[in-house]
Amino acid sequence: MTDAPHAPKISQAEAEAAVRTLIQWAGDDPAREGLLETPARVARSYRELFAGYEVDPLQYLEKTFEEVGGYDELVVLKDIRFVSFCEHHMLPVVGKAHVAYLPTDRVVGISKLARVVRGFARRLQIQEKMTSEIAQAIQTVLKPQGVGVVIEAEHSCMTLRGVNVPGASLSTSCLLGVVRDDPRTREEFLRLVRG
Ligand SMILES: Nc1nc2c(ncn2[C@@H]2O[C@H](COP(=O)(O)OP(=O)(O)OP(=O)(O)O)[C@@H](O)[C@H]2O)c(=O)[nH]1
Ligand SMILES: [Zn+2]
Repeated sequence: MTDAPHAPKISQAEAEAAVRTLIQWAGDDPAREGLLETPARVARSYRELFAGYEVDPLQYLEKTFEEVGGYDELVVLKDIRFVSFCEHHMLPVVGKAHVAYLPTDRVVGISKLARVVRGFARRLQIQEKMTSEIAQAIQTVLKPQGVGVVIEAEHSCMTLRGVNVPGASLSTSCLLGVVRDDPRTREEFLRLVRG
């Protein structure tokens, strides 16, 4: 359901060799003491930072609670901090996601919304796609009346290098169902997100 690419298996040793090549290419000596363990560390840290390829974020949403006492207003989880990586430069994208949905007859544990964000973030991404993937995942599994996702993030590929504009932040949104179509719900969502 999520389109995590299934790359062929690469061994730890191959990943470390690639890092050694990059160190050498950058102009340093991978055999000097301070860099000896670096390839292994980089590989381990990439494993952690790209752990999103090992999960199907839709599965996080499968366990739901139906005793909601007739609750039929927006559920909004704000300020979900995440680190992702731009697929163009493999540089960090650091930001916050705000995720909301209007339940039909069941809700999901709120930590699962943050898990979904993390699952999609810890991959090579572009922000627009990640925004849409999070919204579609919630729509597909929970089938709520509507979904809203807003993401604000800094892309180090443009704040630390290239055009070099520190502090510039990209905002994206994906609104589905009544959050998009019903002016009152849409307004409520945007008001809650803007705090
Ligand atoms: N739309 C979008 N663009 C992104 C995202 N992350 C990075 N980019 C942009 O992707 C573009 C890649 O452009 P290229 O011209 O191929 O790369 P480049 O030569 O390194 O460009 P500069 O960054 O301008 O030096 C850049 O404009 C980045 O700012 C994202 O999440 N969404
Ligand atoms: Zn980039």
